[in-house]
Amino acid sequence: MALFHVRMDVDIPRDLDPDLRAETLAREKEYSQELQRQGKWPEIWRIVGKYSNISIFDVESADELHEILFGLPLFPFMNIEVTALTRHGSDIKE
Ligand SMILES: O=C(O)C[C@H]1C=CC(=O)O1
Repeated sequence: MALFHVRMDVDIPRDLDPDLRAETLAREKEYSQELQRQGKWPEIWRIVGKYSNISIFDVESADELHEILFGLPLFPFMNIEVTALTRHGSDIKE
């Protein structure tokens, strides 16, 4: 198991065809929600005032995360920042 904190900043060009925009957003939502149902994307939070999110991914490896992120329908329109996480030594959870 590997946990990652991921920030996604979305920047869709203003002149993108509206139908393509709507279709890409619908595919993105379905893709994201399927990964949430699988438990691989357990947290997704909107950053207030930005077209950005902070997410937690719970995956097998960095390779798996890379494949997931690369497969995002909005990937061509995103800047993505990944931080690998490990349990803090002072955490009282088992
Ligand atoms: O809206 C976003 O933050 C981008 C993206 C991530 C999941 C999703 O459904 O859309």
